[in-house]
Amino acid sequence: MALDGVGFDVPEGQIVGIIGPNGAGKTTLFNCISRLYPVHGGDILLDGVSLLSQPQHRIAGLGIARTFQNVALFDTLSVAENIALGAHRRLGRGFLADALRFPSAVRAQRALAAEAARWLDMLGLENVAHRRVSDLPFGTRKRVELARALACKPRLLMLDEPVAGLNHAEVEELTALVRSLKERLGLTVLLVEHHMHVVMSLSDIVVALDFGRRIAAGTPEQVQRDPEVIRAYLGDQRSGPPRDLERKAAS
Ligand SMILES: Nc1ncnc2c1ncn2[C@@H]1O[C@H](COP(=O)(O)OP(=O)(O)OP(=O)(O)O)[C@@H](O)[C@H]1O
Repeated sequence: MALDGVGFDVPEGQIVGIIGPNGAGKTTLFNCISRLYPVHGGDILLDGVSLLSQPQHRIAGLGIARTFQNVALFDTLSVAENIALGAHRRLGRGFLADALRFPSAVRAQRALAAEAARWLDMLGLENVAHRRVSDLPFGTRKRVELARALACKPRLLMLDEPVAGLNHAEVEELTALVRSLKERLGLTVLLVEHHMHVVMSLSDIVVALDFGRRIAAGTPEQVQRDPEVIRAYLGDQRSGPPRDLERKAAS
């Protein structure tokens, strides 16, 4: 069983960080919320509405946007086009209206371009707006993916290892960006991240998983001190304990 009775709330306007050693079930949890994996029991509610009662293709329409660990963009499209696609769900018109260039479709196109420009500016991507995504370095593509998710104006933003594969300076930059976006936009975020400093500094609440079970939940300070959490990381020979936790265990 990949997830066994895992329960927690994500309060509006807060960041909830999910931690756990390799194989704990973090990605499975994301895939269940996105409805990529079937769920065999329990429920997942967004403002009291069961996501499990919705078809998979309606999940984005309900206001859930996500980024992926390895970045999932349309590589042959430009940065601006990728971001506009994120806003299309909210502002786009039907295929026929677009194809026949109805006035409503022309207005929608302008609104999409304006929306893309807004996110390009907010994420510092103006200089690469017209570059093909495949030509850009990994760190920039991560920011494009974040911009596309934000352009959906999500009620819940799910970030899957947003700093994985980034260098030290890029990690600092993206962490500061997520913090400032949360403050400016009042984002509600579910964050999976192995980088302990990033999770602990960004999250209002941290939930720790191990072998598919929730072993702790609370403020970052509470979870870092939790003996079960320290044990789970020290017992994990694959990823090794995060340095913060290792120090605490040693003392
Ligand atoms: N498609 C699958 N089929 C069978 N088992 C799977 C599948 N996906 C994940 N698992 C198993 O489910 C468990 C949870 O895996 P998951 O990838 O969710 O962990 P994780 O916490 O995200 O790990 P990591 O930090 O390494 O990404 C693991 O035992 C994994 O081997």
